[in-house]
Amino acid sequence: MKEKYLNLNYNNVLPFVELSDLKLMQKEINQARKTLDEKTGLGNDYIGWTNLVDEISPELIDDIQITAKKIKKQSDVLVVIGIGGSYLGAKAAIEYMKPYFPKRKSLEVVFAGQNLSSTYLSELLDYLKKKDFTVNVISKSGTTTEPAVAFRAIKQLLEEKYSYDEVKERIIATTDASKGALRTLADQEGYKTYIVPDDIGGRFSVLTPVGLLPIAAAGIDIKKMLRGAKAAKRNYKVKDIYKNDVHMYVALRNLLYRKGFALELLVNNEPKLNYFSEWWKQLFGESEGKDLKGLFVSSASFTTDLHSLGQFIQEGKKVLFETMIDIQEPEKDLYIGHDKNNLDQLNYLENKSVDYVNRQALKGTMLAHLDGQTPNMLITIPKIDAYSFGYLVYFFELACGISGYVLNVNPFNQPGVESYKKNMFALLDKPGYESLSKELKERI
Ligand SMILES: O=P(O)(O)OC[C@H]1O[C@H](O)[C@H](O)[C@@H](O)[C@@H]1O
Repeated sequence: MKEKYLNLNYNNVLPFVELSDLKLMQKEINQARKTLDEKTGLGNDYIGWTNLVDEISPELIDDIQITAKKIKKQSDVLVVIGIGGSYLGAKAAIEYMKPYFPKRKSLEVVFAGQNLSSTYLSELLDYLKKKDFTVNVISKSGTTTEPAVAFRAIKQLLEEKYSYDEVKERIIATTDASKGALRTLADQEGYKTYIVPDDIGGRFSVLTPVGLLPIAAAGIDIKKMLRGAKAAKRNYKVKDIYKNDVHMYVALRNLLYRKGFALELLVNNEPKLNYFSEWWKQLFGESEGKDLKGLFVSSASFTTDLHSLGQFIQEGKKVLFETMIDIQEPEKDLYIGHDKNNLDQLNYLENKSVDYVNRQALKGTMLAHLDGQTPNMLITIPKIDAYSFGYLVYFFELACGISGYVLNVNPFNQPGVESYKKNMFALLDKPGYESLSKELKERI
């Protein structure tokens, strides 16, 4: 049999679930998968991501690569403005693939509009003053406050630094085909634009121009990334949970949830995956956390967090399970040397590689957590590259769509996000919010 590209090991979950439960779960998965494939479920007008990898046009990819080249030619820095799904995918991919300590010859990609920190924005503006930069402003709705505030400030800086015509060459907008303030502005000013497809929600949009342009500009092979996603799409068609790791993952996380493990921790032992975890948190958090249901999703990076959260995972309240991602082959490795005095008592590690130590730490941790009654499963992928990123993205997107239907929620909306926005607008005296503004101000 052909070796699997991604492997899911769930031995450390089996003591917590019954085989009969898994059998029943198979039926639910079949139903949920059918609902997703046939586009008959809640939110079915947001399922464009399932076919995107087969449908994306070569012309669009070429166009993105040409724009990426142009950005690199004209700038030292690309400022990517966006929040949530218009931020996390690109950030995750770039952190996943860029060196920890990059040699600063290549284009630097920085982010803005992903928070409302006045200090962050001020320091960024200061930094950009001395740089040649291009801006990719990304907002599907075109109306989100955080990126709009950042864009206004950064656009002003562009206008101070460059001529009218040059400013136009330095702004690229990624937004809806026809709606929203950003679309109006882009059309009026004549910016280059990319479209966020109507049927793809923000958190499922990393493989659209939302993610592809910044990722390509960072020097990452987007074609390879799409090939990875395409392979995942191909590999997870069968229904049988024992032959389909996406289905088994969905089955296990839902069974654990029903048994009271209400929190899923995505764990890595390679910090390059930290922002992948942030992307994953939005994916599952916004998709499942509604109607008073859903796993709370969080993340950890080992061994770092074994020295902080590790105590809770081992001996704290039994509310969580772990989904760990392990990379078989590190990008780089090194051997521990000999010290003739051995005062640090590390000579027993002589000639062992640091990655070997990391791997033994993970294996030991999994068993310790199992003994501490914390279920854990392990996803293994061969290595860090554009292909595995695309593969993981599709793996989890598919899992998320199916899992949302198993949970019986609409996995493709996020109505709860509006509540904070309404209150913020009211407190900021946005026209139209007068009565809520009065009410809230009395409560504060
Ligand atoms: O791309 P935008 O329309 O600006 O949206 C950015 C983000 O903000 C919203 O409030 C949603 O909760 C997210 O799902 C979305 O990804």
